[in-house]
Amino acid sequence: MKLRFHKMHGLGNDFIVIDARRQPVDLGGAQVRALCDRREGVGCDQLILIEPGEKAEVRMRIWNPDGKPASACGNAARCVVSLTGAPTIETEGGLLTGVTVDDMVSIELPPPRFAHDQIPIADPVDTRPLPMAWDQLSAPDAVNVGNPHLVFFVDDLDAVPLGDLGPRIETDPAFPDRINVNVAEVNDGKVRLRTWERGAGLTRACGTGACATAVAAIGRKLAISPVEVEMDGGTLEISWAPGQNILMRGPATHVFTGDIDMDALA
Ligand SMILES: N[C@H](CCC[C@H](N)C(=O)O)C(=O)O
Repeated sequence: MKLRFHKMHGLGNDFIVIDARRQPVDLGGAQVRALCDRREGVGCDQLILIEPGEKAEVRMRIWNPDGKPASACGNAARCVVSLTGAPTIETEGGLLTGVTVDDMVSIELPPPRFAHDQIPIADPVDTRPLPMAWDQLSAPDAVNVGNPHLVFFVDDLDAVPLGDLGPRIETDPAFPDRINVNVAEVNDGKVRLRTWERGAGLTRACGTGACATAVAAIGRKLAISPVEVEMDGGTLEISWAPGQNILMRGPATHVFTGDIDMDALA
């Protein structure tokens, strides 16, 4: 059985996008893992399924390469708006609005949440900052922007072994749903960010990670909105004020369209 897909990315955070608005597509965890595999499948940071929306024009479902579902994906949301022109997207993490202007896509996300049970964090603890440490990373902000994020601020981003600390923090029992791990360095209000993504590992950019990090930096008065968040794959502009929605602006790139032979998948 052939399955048509779009290969897209937002600042190098790459996606398989399957448009299932005309005919339903049902993928199991093993098929998701096989599709996301960079050698035996197509390869991606997340797999995205577009379906008809109930509360919005389209519904976006997200899976990480580990085969587990995710509730939000900022870079992919820009790709879905760019591909479909849909002004509203329904996700498990909330209702998004989007618009493309001059090749840049702006996405509005619901207000961030900070309470321990909204992240979620198992115990009733402060979240800004969270009184926990893993080696040299300590006292992060915990922010839910539709999915769960920790944001650590450090003086030297390049000195942080995120490939080692990321999986340890992601899978810490303190986080019942696991968590995305962001480490940021702020100089003169400009943010540089690297992210270890839950279920995906190190990525070249993370849209929701950039949103969570900008929210934390503004909250700590380390930066003023709109915040330029620079990642390995490029820069996003994030705007936010306490109690408000989050606005993320950046590119979305369509690379190619292809057909998957589902019977050939491992
Ligand atoms: N790449 C995505 C984040 C995916 C988050 C996913 N790893 C999760 O489990 O929440 C983004 O641009 O926001």
